[in-house]
Amino acid sequence: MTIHIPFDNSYAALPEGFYSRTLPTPVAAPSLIAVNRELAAILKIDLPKDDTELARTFSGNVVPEGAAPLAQLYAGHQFGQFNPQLGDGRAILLGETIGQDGVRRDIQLKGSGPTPYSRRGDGRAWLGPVLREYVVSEAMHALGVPTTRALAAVRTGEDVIRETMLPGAVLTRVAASHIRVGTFQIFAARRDGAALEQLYDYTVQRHYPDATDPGDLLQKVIDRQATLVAHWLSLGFIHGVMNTDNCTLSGETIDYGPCAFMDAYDPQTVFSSIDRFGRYGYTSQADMIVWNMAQLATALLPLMPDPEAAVEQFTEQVHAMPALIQSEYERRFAAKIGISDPRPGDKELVTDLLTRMHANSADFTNTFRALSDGTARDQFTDPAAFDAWATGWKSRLGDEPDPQALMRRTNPAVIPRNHRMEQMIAAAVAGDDAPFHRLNAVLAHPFADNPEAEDLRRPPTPSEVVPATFCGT
Ligand SMILES: Nc1ncnc2c1ncn2[C@@H]1O[C@H](COP(=O)(O)OP(=O)(O)OP(=O)(O)O)[C@@H](O)[C@H]1O
Repeated sequence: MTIHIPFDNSYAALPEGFYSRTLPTPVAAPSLIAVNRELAAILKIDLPKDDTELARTFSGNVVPEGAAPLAQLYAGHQFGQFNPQLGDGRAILLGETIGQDGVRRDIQLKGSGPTPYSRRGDGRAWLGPVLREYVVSEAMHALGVPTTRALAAVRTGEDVIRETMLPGAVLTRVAASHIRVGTFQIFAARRDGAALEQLYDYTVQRHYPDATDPGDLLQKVIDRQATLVAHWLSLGFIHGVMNTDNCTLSGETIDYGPCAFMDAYDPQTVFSSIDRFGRYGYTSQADMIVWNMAQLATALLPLMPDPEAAVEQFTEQVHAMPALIQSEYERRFAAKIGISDPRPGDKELVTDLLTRMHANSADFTNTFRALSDGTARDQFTDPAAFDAWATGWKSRLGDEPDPQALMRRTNPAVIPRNHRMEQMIAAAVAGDDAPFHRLNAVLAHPFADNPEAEDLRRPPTPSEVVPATFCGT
């Protein structure tokens, strides 16, 4: 019995120039690690109980009826360098479904074998990044951040060669779409106006049906990306590889390769081992998303009736983005300290707290969470530094209706801490998936007090600190 997925494919109806039809390459011995039944229900997929069947489908060994497997074409700026052709080198879009909520979503296998865009890669993924993406993308969803999601993870029963031999795995990723800034860039770079027009029409229809013209589409994407990055900042999230091929038109977070949440607050934090110049560090993310939107603007320009004249308008739109991010950042951080309706002076209150947190190596997540239970001073090496700040803060909160409730739904108790992710991956490589399942279960309720998960709230001890996150694809 094969799994029935109610496909309703639209990308495959675009001309072949947008993708290559490619089948997944079967693997030796697929075994199921996890399947996300809640998400499957949203997608209207009726999952069998049988793990063997699930593993066969979500490894790519069996292609479900109605799928139209393809690898998507795109380009992208990687660390500032334009690569004129990338494309899914190890991912295959099976197709789309229209979910219970009426939303169209992609179902994609990642690590399912080579495609025409694999270049020198093997088309595969190893277990570590698959589990990392599964846990962090689902945690982000539970935190309320727009993101791609994880439907399944499967061991392939084959090793992949990285620096050493590592167990292979396939992730089934679900996304509002996989249209990236780089998808527009490839056709703009090729001066293929017809393809650009088709992609524009497709994107508008799929994501922004009320967009009136390319400038309006640009603005809508800018708005979503500004909100998204401010949301990341408010959670101490560092994406780590904000290349234009990892920047979606839908406004969802995509690609959890070298991402991490920071522990002690330090605005200069950079995690990714491949980010040697700190291009995508915590604070730089606000600049980098503007840079990415400038690349989108450039790619959309040829669609304007008078591109020369549109340069000025698009430039203004991009230049206005930092203020959008800033105001969203201020709103989110005000909420983190219990302020629902920010007014002049609140910004300085937040900055003052952050400065003191930095000086005291206070844990980002735990300090904000502790504001609502009265223990925040314990997070500071010099608790008097907190007390000095708290006097002004408490008097400001006098005007707020219910600051405790606001803080408790804004400041998570638990996040996927990097050292826990590394421990979880090491356990899974050794054959123990219990830490993976436990992280998923706890992170599904990040704003709840969960006495049984206290250990997952603790920052790393010095020996547990993970200084760099290896992309280690
Ligand atoms: N093992 C591999 N084999 C073939 N291509 C690869 C491999 N690893 C990465 N690539 C390709 O290199 C490019 C950049 O990789 P990156 O790590 O940003 O993407 P990814 O994690 O594979 O995919 P996505 O951006 O869809 O999450 C992508 O085009 C990707 O398909």
